[in-house]
Amino acid sequence: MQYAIEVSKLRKSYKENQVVQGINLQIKKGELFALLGPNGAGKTTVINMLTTLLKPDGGTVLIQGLDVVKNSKDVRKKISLTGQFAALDEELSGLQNLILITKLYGYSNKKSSSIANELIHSFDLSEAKNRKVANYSGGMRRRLDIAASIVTQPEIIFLDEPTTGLDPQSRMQVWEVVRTLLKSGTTVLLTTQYLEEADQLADQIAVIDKGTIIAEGTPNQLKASIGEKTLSFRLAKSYEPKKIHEILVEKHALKIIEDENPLVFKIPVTKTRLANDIIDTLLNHAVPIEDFTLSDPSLDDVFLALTASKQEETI
Ligand SMILES: Nc1ncnc2c1ncn2[C@@H]1O[C@H](COP(=O)(O)OP(=O)(O)OP(=O)(O)O)[C@@H](O)[C@H]1O
Repeated sequence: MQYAIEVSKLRKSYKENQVVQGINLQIKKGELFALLGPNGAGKTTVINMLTTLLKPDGGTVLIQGLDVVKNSKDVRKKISLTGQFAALDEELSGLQNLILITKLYGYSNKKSSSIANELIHSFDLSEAKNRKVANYSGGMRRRLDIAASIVTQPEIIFLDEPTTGLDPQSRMQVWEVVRTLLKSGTTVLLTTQYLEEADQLADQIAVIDKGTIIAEGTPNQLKASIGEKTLSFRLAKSYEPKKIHEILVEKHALKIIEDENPLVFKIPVTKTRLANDIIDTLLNHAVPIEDFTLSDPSLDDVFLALTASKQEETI
């Protein structure tokens, strides 16, 4: 099977700092693949190598079978990249920006205008189409930037942190735009620092940390390995943390995620029932619990859980 994107043993260093350390990725046609990782994990460096902007030190990248180093010109015809900062003319309206960009690709005035208007409509920007981009909200800008990157109908789109810095409502609008792209059969590689974003959009997720892939799978597989939810509980008064470890880790093989606050404990759980069982167990041992919550794991939780030992399903 030919993958849309196939990355093998990819490496990049800046002086002695190895920021991408031999990563492998296989991305199928038409799927959304999310590269999830914190600031400085190496996501942008990977994207820049995959989009021909940066030469790898080692390894290979094939975009629909074409090598990014040997066939960079042909690769560029198949892809588009939307970075963290929009490359739009602030003084022009949204519509004018799109028409200008479309014309740059050699389309006639009439065709450019029709492509631009169609994009404005499908990205829900009709009301603001004649307004200067300088007066757009962050979410509108990001949508316009994605629209600008697909005027040539690329087969593969790279979105580098498309929602970083956006409010939740604008983030959801960008998600809708991404879903529209997927419906048209486009392959999307998206980088994000938000677990929820990867969970919402991705068919496959790879978690990257310090230039290495530390976990990979579907959102469900990943959640099953890190816990569907995180149970957090706080102790009423200073209590010997060793005892909590004895009860939960030694007796019941659970993993605990340490918190800065020594009275707070977090545990990844695969089932809500497990959270109930844990609270019951602690109360049976007369552990003074002040409060507890069950929430979606944060990216920090994911990293800590991925590096901790595996827990049992039930206790
Ligand atoms: N041109 C460069 N010269 C030297 N070091 C660099 C350069 N570009 C990136 N780095 C370093 O490489 C590491 C990876 O950076 P990269 O931008 O790829 O991470 P990222 O996961 O995209 O993070 P962010 O979310 O902040 O964009 C960081 O430690 C960064 O400081």
